[in-house]
Amino acid sequence: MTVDFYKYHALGNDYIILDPNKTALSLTAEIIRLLCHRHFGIGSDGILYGPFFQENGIHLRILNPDGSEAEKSGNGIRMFARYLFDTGYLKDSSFDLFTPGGKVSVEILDARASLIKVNMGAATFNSTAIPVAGPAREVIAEPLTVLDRAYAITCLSVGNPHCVIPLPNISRELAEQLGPVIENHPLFPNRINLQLLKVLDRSTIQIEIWERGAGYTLASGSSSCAAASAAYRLGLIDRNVTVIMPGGTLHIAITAAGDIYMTGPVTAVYQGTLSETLLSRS
Ligand SMILES: N[C@@H](CCC[C@H](N)C(=O)O)C(=O)O
Repeated sequence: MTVDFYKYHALGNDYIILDPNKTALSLTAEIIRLLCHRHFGIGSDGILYGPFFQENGIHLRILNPDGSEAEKSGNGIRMFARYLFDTGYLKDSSFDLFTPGGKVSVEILDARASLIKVNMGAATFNSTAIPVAGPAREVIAEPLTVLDRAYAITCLSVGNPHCVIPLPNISRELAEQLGPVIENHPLFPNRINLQLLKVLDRSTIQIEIWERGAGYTLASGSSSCAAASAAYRLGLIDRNVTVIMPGGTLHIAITAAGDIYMTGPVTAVYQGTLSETLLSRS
């Protein structure tokens, strides 16, 4: 069986795209882990599996490198839109896409589909929706002690779950220390993505990210939406913000109705064919 794949990145957050219309590969957790492995496989922060054509439109599945499935991925949605454009699936520059975390609206902003804007929907801080254990409440600046230090966490779902911690100083090292503990904390029954947030001014924030099921990443679209939404809810920023990440910047705009618009680049990296030997060994 020949398995062709595509590789894209968005600000250094890299994904493999596997198209079920072009390959019959069955994506077990073991195969997902192998393909995403940076030494034994192709290497990536996840797999975008689609398009699946259903009556209501185009559907996408998002798979984390540990074999788990995510409800949404902001960078993933932009990369997948670019793939649909590059491979001739798209007729229009605007379309809706369905993810397990909800419908998003995509707008391709340039002729080469290298800049893409997405309406990611609205954020909820409701603990039941995120989910966060304990009584139903909005999780805003709640105390949580991690590795003997007290933090104020704000949690929300933008389709997938996020925990945002505002701090005066952030670093990759701190994200890598806190990330695994918070991701797997009993407070979060579905685990959680973590953003360390530094507010630079009312229209600029900086984040370090630990992604659920993926670990430390250079950028994340849903994390940018979550960090901006949390910062806005905490009164720290205005509605339009530039999010600076180690891999580059995204623009996030939160409308009066609550919709979160994310605008940012996508880069095509390469196309390839998997070795049959690789697959027969897994
Ligand atoms: N990189 C993504 C987020 C991917 C999903 C995440 N790891 C999760 O499990 O929710 C993005 O750009 O949003």
